[in-house]
Amino acid sequence: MKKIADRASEIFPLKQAPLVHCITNDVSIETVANTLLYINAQPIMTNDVREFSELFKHTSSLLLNLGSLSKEKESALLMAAKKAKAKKKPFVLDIVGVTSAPIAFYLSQQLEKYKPNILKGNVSELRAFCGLKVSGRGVDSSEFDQTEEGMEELVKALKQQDSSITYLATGKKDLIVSKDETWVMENGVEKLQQFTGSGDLLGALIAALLGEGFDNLSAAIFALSYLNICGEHANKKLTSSNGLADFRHETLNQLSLLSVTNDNWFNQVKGRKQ
Ligand SMILES: Nc1ncnc2c1ncn2[C@@H]1O[C@H](COP(=O)(O)OP(=O)(O)OP(=O)(O)O)[C@@H](O)[C@H]1O
Ligand SMILES: Cc1ncsc1CCO
Ligand SMILES: [Mg+2]
Repeated sequence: MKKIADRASEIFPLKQAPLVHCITNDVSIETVANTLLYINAQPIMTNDVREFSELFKHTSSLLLNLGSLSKEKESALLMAAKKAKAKKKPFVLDIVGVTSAPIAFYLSQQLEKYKPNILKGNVSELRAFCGLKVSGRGVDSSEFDQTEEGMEELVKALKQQDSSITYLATGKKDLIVSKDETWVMENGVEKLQQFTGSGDLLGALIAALLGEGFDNLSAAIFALSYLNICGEHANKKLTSSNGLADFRHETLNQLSLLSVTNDNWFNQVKGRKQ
């Protein structure tokens, strides 16, 4: 852990300014693009398949997010995943909405075959993906899916998925399941669930770290912990006159501040390898 903590102080802002191609949802697209700029990555938000051949020559990594789907976006997602596999470009798949959108669910199963480095979603979305019973609806997770037994059941199910993929399920506690290691992470504050796109921007942070050259597990742990500790610091700054929009604003501010003001931020990580 000491070695990892030493490396962590030098991660953000990113040194190589990776160019991250994002096909993401219409709700949080601007937040996702700004998140990448705040950590010194570069966003490019392009759904137009006619641009992909040229674009793939220049990008470092790819983010595929299934939110606010359309027929056109479905084709773009499939084409991008196919190209990423062929060109060995690292990519993150965020399975937004699979809990109650059958088309997104089917698409997530198809896209998994192209072997994303990381397949992520909230706990309810990952439960749905694994065929477990879910209480979550829409794009949000449910606390009823996050009981101790529920989380154990999810770890077991994720271990039976594709062992070449690292799976991340977010919520009050976050699960990271890779071929050899399972981590349970516990940073963050409840308010993170109360602004839309906190999970979407996490996908972008992970894609940026993959583009910077981090391995799957490190990218997931560093990105998740950084965002959640940014949320904790933002929460501490709030007074009774601040609303949730202030919390969102301050969390986004912390993305460019935390690493500068707290070069030992990684010491605040709460999590354990199972
Ligand atoms: N109750 C909670 N306590 C602490 N941290 C939380 C809580 N809920 C979510 N988080 C953190 O917030 C971030 C986003 O997770 P969440 O599960 O809300 O994503 P999501 O549902 O995919 O979000 P969105 O769809 O709005 O983008 C993660 O880093 C997660 O660890
Ligand atoms: C609210 C919402 N609907 C489709 S995508 C999205 C953003 C959360 O991922
Ligand atoms: Mg999400």
